[in-house]
Amino acid sequence: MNNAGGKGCVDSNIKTTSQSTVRALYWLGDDLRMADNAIFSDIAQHAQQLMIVYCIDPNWFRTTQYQAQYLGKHRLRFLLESLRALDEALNQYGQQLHIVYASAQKSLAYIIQAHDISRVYRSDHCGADEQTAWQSIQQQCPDIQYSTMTTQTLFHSQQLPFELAELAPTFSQFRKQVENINITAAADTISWLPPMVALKQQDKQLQAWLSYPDWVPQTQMMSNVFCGGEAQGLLQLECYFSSNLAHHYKEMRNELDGWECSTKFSPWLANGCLSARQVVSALQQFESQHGASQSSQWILYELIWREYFHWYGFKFNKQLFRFSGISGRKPLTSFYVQRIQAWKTASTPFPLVNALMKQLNDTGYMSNRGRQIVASCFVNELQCDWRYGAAYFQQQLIDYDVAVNWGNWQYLAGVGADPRGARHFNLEKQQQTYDPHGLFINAWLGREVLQQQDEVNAAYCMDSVDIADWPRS
Ligand SMILES: Cc1cc2nc3c(=O)[nH]c(=O)nc-3n(C[C@H](O)[C@H](O)[C@H](O)COP(=O)(O)OP(=O)(O)OC[C@H]3O[C@@H](n4cnc5c(N)ncnc54)[C@H](O)[C@@H]3O)c2cc1C
Repeated sequence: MNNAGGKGCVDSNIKTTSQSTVRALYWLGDDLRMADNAIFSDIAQHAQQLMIVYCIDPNWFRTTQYQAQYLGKHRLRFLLESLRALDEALNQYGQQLHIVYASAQKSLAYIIQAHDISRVYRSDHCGADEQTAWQSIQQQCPDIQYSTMTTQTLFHSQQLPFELAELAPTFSQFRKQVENINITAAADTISWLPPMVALKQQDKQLQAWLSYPDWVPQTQMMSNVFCGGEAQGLLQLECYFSSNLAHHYKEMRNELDGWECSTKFSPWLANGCLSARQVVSALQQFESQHGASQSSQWILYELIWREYFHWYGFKFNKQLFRFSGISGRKPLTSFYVQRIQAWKTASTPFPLVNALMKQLNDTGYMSNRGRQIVASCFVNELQCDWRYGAAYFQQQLIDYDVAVNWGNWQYLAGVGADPRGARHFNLEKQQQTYDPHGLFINAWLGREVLQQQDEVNAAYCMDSVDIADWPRS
């Protein structure tokens, strides 16, 4: 059993073993870093041999029930870069990262048995599929030890002043409950790791799983300002806090574009290349040197939102994906295949939404304001089932985080942690406020679109784009 719901943070299901040598297997997930990683620290203390594995599952590239892939090409590129960087870092410890191209459920039990592994480590994960896979491996290999630890959240579960079942129904209540909890300082990188477990080189099945398969899409030719890996994440952390930007965060964070408008930590946080505690430690250091401001404190406020959604994911688990969310109220939306396709391919009647979706499709990133606008349009103007939008974000976003993504979508669709119900953003007002001169639309869609929109606006008014004329299929 995963310890997500319990109070302990380590060794949720350790069974006694007669073996004196701990031969550990670390199954990596959203924890692709060396520093501030409780699992590596525990391994350094308790294991004598170690195998480190990441599983890339063929199912991630198949179309899901929500008409999207689990992992699109931008996410894959960032992930592969992060894995490569971690492997290079591990080489300095005489270790190696083995990428297994098979589902964890299918491959890990076999690997564990073939290599006589006595303890398996895994970071706590609030995702339902991840928890199912973890339980399945324990059922397949019941006689070894299992350790789960917290690597993603700011707080350990035992620091929370309530049982998980009592998690506050709104963010504001949660924030008040946790605002005085001391955030543990980020830990340094460990100085030693045990030697590698020797791979069964002759094992044909294992060799097949370790060979790069043809079903993984190519990402070599793709470039992006976001480059995966721990060193790149730490560089962004250092660059951001060596500037004065934190003192302007609050007034700039709603901009639609611009590297400096927000921290851009999310892809590294989501993949675990950076920990939330490392961000808070860097923020505290910045404030000790340059003073705290409402703006710098707002960064912490947003990280508490992230924290809330993570515990929300642990608590609600499968309900994250339910049409009626956690509220139990079914929204008045449906599955309109052509509207969903238009939204995904940036060809709705709304230029601002199209520009934002083009940005997402081209880069795998979109600002928070942008995400709110396109999600609101999806649910309100296009009247589509929010889960199809969330699943498309899941495919596209390089910072995809199961709890934060599905939690935010629920919030906007009015079925989540918001007593006020669905959020409807007035698209015309949003455009006037955040893109008054059409620079964002122009940058992503080109000048003609703006001219066409001017003509449409002159003839009617923007509100007259009538979605009722759209196909109901
Ligand atoms: C519909 C929707 C889906 C989203 N999906 C994701 C997702 O899959 N992964 C993800 O990391 N963020 C998601 N967000 C939240 C937010 O948009 C991104 O975290 C943010 O835009 C990332 O850019 P940044 O790092 O520059 O953020 P900053 O504004 O600099 O914020 C700092 C950090 O705070 C956290 N944060 C900021 N906004 C939120 C928020 N609304 N909810 C929770 N945490 C937040 C992030 O970890 C972020 O890196 C989503 C928001 C919406 C509205």
